[in-house]
Amino acid sequence: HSRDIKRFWEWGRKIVCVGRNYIDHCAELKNPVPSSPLIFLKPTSAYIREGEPMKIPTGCDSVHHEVELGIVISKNGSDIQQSQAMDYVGYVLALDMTARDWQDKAKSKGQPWSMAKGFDTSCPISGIEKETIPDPHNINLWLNVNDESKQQGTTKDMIFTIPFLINYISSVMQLEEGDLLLTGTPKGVGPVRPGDVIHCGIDSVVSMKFPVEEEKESITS
Ligand SMILES: CC(=O)CC(=O)C(=O)O
Ligand SMILES: [Mg+2]
Repeated sequence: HSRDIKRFWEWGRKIVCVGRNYIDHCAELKNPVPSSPLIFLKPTSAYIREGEPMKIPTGCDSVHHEVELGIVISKNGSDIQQSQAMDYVGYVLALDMTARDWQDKAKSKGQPWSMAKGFDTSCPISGIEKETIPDPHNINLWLNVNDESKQQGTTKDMIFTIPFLINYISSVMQLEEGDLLLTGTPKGVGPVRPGDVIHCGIDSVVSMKFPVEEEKESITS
């Protein structure tokens, strides 16, 4: 087809997210370390690009930043073998913005995280040229809020590797060209407030900035 994969966020494909993929992040939120990947989805309406603000949804008291390496799936595949998995990847820097108070409430009731993870603007992204990441399991992720360092981590510390995740997920749901896979966040997550600026990046590869705003109530007549 003629669509440009570099504009994958416009395609309406799914966003598959991995939770609790770093031991230090499990520890900081007092979550158990998973024995198999924890998977959830975000809607594609969550995407924003640099130049747009990240908006705290009305009624949420605590939106947390989570910087993550994103994988753009470059071709369709089911039951993708680990040995073939790296043929299916491109890279993106991503934020898995999370309404933590909504998530905590959902967790306590055994309910899904869709609202906490899927609100509008909850998936800021920035593209990366594939060649700039020779080894995705050895990159440094960082995030500052208002120039104060909050997250520093290395993808060496992922519990489940990218080939493992692609094999695991594609054995249940087809991965399609243009899907985004978020690989989990290292420790240091925390709240952002209106007026803050989130600045995050991958050492020597890419960085991106997003201002934080309060969502304005929509006026309907
Ligand atoms: C506790 C979480 O929100 C899980 C998650 O998204 C992660 O990256 O870990
Ligand atoms: Mg996350």
